[in-house]
Amino acid sequence: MPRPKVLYNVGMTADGKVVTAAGDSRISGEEDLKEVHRLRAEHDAVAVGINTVRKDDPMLNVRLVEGEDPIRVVFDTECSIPLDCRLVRTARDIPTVVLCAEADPGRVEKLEKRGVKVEEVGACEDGVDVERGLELLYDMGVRTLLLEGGPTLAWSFLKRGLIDEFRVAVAPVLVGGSDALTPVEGEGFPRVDLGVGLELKRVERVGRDVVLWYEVSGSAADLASEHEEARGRSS
Ligand SMILES: NC(=O)c1ccc[n+]([C@@H]2O[C@H](COP(=O)([O-])OP(=O)(O)OC[C@H]3O[C@@H](n4cnc5c(N)ncnc54)[C@H](O)[C@@H]3O)[C@@H](O)[C@H]2O)c1
Ligand SMILES: Nc1nc(=O)c(N)c(NC[C@H](O)[C@H](O)[C@H](O)COP(=O)(O)O)[nH]1
Repeated sequence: MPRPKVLYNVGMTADGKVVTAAGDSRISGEEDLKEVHRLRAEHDAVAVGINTVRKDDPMLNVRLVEGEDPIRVVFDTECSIPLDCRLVRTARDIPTVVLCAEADPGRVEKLEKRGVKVEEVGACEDGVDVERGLELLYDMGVRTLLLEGGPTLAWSFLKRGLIDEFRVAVAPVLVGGSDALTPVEGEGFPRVDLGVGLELKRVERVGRDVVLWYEVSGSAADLASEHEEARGRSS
């Protein structure tokens, strides 16, 4: 089934964290944030997991550069997105889609009254069925998706071979913290040779940050089935 092309983009400290243990995620410098807004404008949709909505209350719009807002998508297993978050409060002006595994009809009504489109796509072991969710976005006309995290949702995409490109802005700061999250969390692959291989496409200095732009090497679908086979062989 066709799905949108997915770019996973994050801001990371030089010691590999995307948020401090205390919850501060203001990592990218000003110039990189502008680039992130440019990327948003170039993509049909931008997606985050529900924890990112709860922690950051993001807008996910284009405001630091000229350009059109993408459709905003939230992966929200139980359709628990707060009614007073900024995404819901601005859903009448910027298309906003909540993908959930199942939803209480009363909750759906409350969200839809506020302009949010709620789609029940079913569940997978991690939450919302990501493959079905991506197919549905494709059917809605979304051909390119900017995945902005967080790292739990990113693992769900990565292990299924659903990330095509990875862009990381490395900020010149060390924060430590054994509980501070890294770009991809979840269970992780057991061996390095089972990890998703990347090919470095570009390195650029963006303001004070260094941006690394990778392509997933080989087709993501082939990689996913290779991983499945290898995991089967190793267990
Ligand atoms: N520095 C950065 O670039 C950056 C980017 C994004 C988020 N963050 C930070 O990351 C933190 C949030 O990340 P997180 O990993 O806790 O949460 P997340 O945003 O990845 O959301 C995870 C939640 O989404 C829901 N979900 C629905 N379907 C899912 C699926 N198929 N797979 C996985 N989860 C699914 C589940 O309830 C799950 O707990 C925040 O502190 C935020 O500030 C940093
Ligand atoms: N590239 C990047 N660098 C960062 O330093 C950072 N914190 C994020 N985080 C992505 C996540 O989706 C955030 O919630 C939004 O960056 C907030 O988005 P808004 O400014 O409200 O539009 N992304």
